[in-house]
Amino acid sequence: MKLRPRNQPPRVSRAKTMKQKAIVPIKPTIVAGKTLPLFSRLKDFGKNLVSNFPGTAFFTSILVNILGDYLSKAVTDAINLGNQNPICCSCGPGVSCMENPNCACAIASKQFQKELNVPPVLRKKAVKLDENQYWRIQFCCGPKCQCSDDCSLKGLDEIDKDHDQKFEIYREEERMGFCVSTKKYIAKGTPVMSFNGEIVGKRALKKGSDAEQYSLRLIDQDQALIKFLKNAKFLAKDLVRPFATAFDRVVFINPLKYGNVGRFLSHSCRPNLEMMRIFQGGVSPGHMRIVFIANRNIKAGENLCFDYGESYVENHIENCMCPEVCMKKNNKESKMNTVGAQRAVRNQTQETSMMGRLRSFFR
Ligand SMILES: C[S@@+](CC[C@H](N)C(=O)[O-])C[C@H]1O[C@@H](n2cnc3c(N)ncnc32)[C@H](O)[C@@H]1O
Repeated sequence: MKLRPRNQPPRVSRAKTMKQKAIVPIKPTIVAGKTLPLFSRLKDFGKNLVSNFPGTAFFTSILVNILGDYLSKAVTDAINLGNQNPICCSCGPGVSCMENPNCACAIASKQFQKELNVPPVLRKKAVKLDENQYWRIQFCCGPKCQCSDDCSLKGLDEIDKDHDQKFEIYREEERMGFCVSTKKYIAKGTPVMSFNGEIVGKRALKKGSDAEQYSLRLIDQDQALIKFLKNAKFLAKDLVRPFATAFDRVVFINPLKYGNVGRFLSHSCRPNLEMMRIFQGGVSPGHMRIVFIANRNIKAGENLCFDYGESYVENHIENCMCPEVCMKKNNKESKMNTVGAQRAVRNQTQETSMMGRLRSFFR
């Protein structure tokens, strides 16, 4: 994908004029992603006209998270400090970071593995999924790293590329809204896409607002991570306290105005994606990314979905329409479409019920 020259503003996905505010980039860089077409196939043809799309369909496409509103000073300080103290390797061509004992990224990743027991996320290797995938945090080489393109630690090198060739955004049912399907087969354990947006504080997500419904938790008082950073050998001593304070907060990613295809992922009671948080370019909140990983082999044409969490479903999805469970059941037995029944379905599908899901990833 061609990257936008730095002096050009990112493209807006559709012809909607919105009040633009200055984008504060989080280093290493901010680049615009490709604009994907939205296919609307509602029975009411008039609603398929772009001019009749809901406001939530329009956003500015970004490839990294940017700073948003209502962040505490602790979080913005940590992000600024992180920008001044990146962790990025200069291993050079032909070197695979994991085999280089002096590689800063490999040192960080190996410590995450040793101390938090999370295996490294490696290029073209399936991520080994765990019951609490959201809480498993790792470190990967980023686009700014000076290692070869096939460096083993470039485990996320595919997730921002060629979204127009990989995904389709479509709408077949108005209540469900736009969803994402994959155009290509995805093998189990593959990092599929990231969830990009503005990094915001809780107060940016007013109760009942669209922002509340679309934003995901990036930081959630991550005690294990804080403990790890306090002992991390690769982190300068004067950064430990500000980073630990920031990770003790709750911070969200709001994809409404600035985001990527991840914002259209739908909820499913039998999801095919899991969330994991991965650092790139440093270990401040600004370097942390939410990444979706395939929890099974996914065929071309399948809907991509994750479990929004019980409280989100109870508060915002009156009738779950996930094609994987509820729509199928619905065809057989209309009663299955109640919240109580959905909970029963979730309880039945033990293989997909995870401790991490008892909580909501949204607000
Ligand atoms: C984060 S948004 C997902 C993108 C949204 N579909 C759109 O068009 O912008 C979450 C909203 O999508 C809809 N949605 C997602 N999954 C659903 C499901 N399984 N059943 C019913 N509605 C769903 C609900 O309206 C929910 O509040």
